[in-house]
Amino acid sequence: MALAYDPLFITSDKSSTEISLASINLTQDDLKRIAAYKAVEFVQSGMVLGLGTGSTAKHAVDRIGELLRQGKLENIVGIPTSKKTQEQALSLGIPLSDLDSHPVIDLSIDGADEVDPDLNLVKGRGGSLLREKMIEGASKKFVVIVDESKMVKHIGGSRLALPVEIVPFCWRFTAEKLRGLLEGYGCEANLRLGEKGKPFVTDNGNYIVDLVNVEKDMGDLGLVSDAILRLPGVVEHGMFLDMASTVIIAGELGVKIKNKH
Ligand SMILES: O=C[C@H](O)[C@H](O)[C@H](O)COP(=O)(O)O
Repeated sequence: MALAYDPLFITSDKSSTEISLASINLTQDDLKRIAAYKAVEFVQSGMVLGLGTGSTAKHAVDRIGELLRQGKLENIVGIPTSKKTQEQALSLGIPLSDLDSHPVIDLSIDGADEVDPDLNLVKGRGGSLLREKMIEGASKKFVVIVDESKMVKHIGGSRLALPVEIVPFCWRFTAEKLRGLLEGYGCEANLRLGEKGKPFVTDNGNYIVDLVNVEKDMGDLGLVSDAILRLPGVVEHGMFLDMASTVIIAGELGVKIKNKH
């Protein structure tokens, strides 16, 4: 769908931008596209790019493909964070590589499920958290793109569904350990299901346990992160602490760009 509003007209590079969009009828997908197009303004020819996964990141990958096709970008190398993004990028003719060949990435662009005021994130509702964390953790700059519905006071608050990637071996054992670890927060640990009620399987052949119904904020997120990662059977979790350089937030009333202090 063509936008009545062209996101490329948002050109401010200040830390906070207020542009009134109130008179324009925007869908949530329009907002995701606006944030994504703004992020792609950071992309320069010759860069190694981390390509995110999800409905918001998809717009950024599309835009990069479009700029390459138009000859406005050259010599880009993309490092996809999932098989799905890999397929999308290949279909757009974006040259691809991996972390083995490119251990340092210039810029990654990706969506998020929750963003707190300190730019800590929850990611992984699409199941791609492990590759995302590896690739975005290897990036000099990590730009997060969200619509305003993703902004929360505390990640791990009452809206939490924190995904944790675990090995399939004795997954009930690991899920129960996770539930026990966060019991004080009223936490349930639910195996994520995919098609036909079978366990959802990640690109890495693992399962996902969603930690849900946490009733209050989890306090020191670093401590919670360490405790989860110490459990045998856990591969990675979806808290991305202190990783984002910039968050671009598209909302009904405008676009805000928040930079890490
Ligand atoms: O595993 C999925 C990723 O972490 C996504 O970036 C995240 O879930 C946000 O996805 P969306 O842009 O579709 O809301």
